[in-house]
Amino acid sequence: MLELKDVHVVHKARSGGVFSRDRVHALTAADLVVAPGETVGVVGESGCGKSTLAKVLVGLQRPTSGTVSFRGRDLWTLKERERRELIGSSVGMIFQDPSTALNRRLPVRQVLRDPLNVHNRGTAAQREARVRELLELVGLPASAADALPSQLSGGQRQRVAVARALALEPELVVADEPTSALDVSVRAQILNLLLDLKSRLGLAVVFISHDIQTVRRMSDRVVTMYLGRIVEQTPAQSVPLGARHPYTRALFSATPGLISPINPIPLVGVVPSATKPPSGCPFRTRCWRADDICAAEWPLARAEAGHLFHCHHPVAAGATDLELIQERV
Ligand SMILES: Nc1ncnc2c1ncn2[C@@H]1O[C@H](COP(=O)(O)OP(=O)(O)OP(=O)(O)O)[C@@H](O)[C@H]1O
Repeated sequence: MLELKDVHVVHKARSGGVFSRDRVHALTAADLVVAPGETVGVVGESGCGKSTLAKVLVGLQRPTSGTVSFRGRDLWTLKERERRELIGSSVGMIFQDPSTALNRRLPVRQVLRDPLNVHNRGTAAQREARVRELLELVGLPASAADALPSQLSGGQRQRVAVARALALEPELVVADEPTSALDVSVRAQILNLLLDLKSRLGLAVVFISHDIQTVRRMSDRVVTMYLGRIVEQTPAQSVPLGARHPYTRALFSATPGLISPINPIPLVGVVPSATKPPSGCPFRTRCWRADDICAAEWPLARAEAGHLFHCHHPVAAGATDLELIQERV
């Protein structure tokens, strides 16, 4: 349904508000397929390129190179009107913070009507009916249509944002950290709402989060990113011990409660700058298994169906954290 092929996003670097000659490699050689009805979780440390990937998926960021296809149509070769129509009818986006994502001065009715107006869907009466339907879908009373976003709670605002993302009946919803700006008490409600909508509407979802436990619970497949690259795609049922890329294992081992409570796999050094990523494998400067070949190549390997990883020296499936820690000694 949605496919990225060898997508790169390179920005001009800025320092103190001034552009420099450096280039930031925000996304490098990204290949990703999202099938109808599938939930793909995306994890990785801050700055690894998760939001850039999200923006590419919803057509908000034009790749520097590579292709983004919806239902076999290459998005960035289309005329602007066709591209907007294809994106509008295919994909909805839920942002991290509903307080900033929703226009505070517009009542909820207008927020939800907006995409219908822009894409010229239905008559005025049909649009009003769709607003009522959307509010019901996300568990809000019909009276919420008259409220301003500022009069709603954080959880209610995020429900409005979910409703807006669904207004044009997309097949795919991209949710970028949809609960991280919310009180802990309402996070579970929004996650359950997304799960419920996914099964009721048959939606595909790309779910981006720092919270690996939640990603595992929500997803069919977990995509791990490091320094602008997708380093592994692991079936959710194989998380954590089935992951094969050393970085994925280190990331999972640092997640409280995911693996038995022993020390996480220690990593030396820091993430290199996105303006000067290493050659070959991006993780090689910190990887205890890396050798010379990792500086030259970044091979793709496949394990079982749907499990892909880029590594010359993958860890054995099922290796325990203790075994991996002992390898380092
Ligand atoms: N418009 C831009 N101009 C320059 N650099 C950018 C721009 N957008 C993103 N970057 C850089 O690209 C890299 C990836 O950023 P991105 O926001 O995608 O990461 P992220 O994983 O979503 O981070 P976080 O979890 O903190 O939101 C970072 O080094 C970031 O500083």
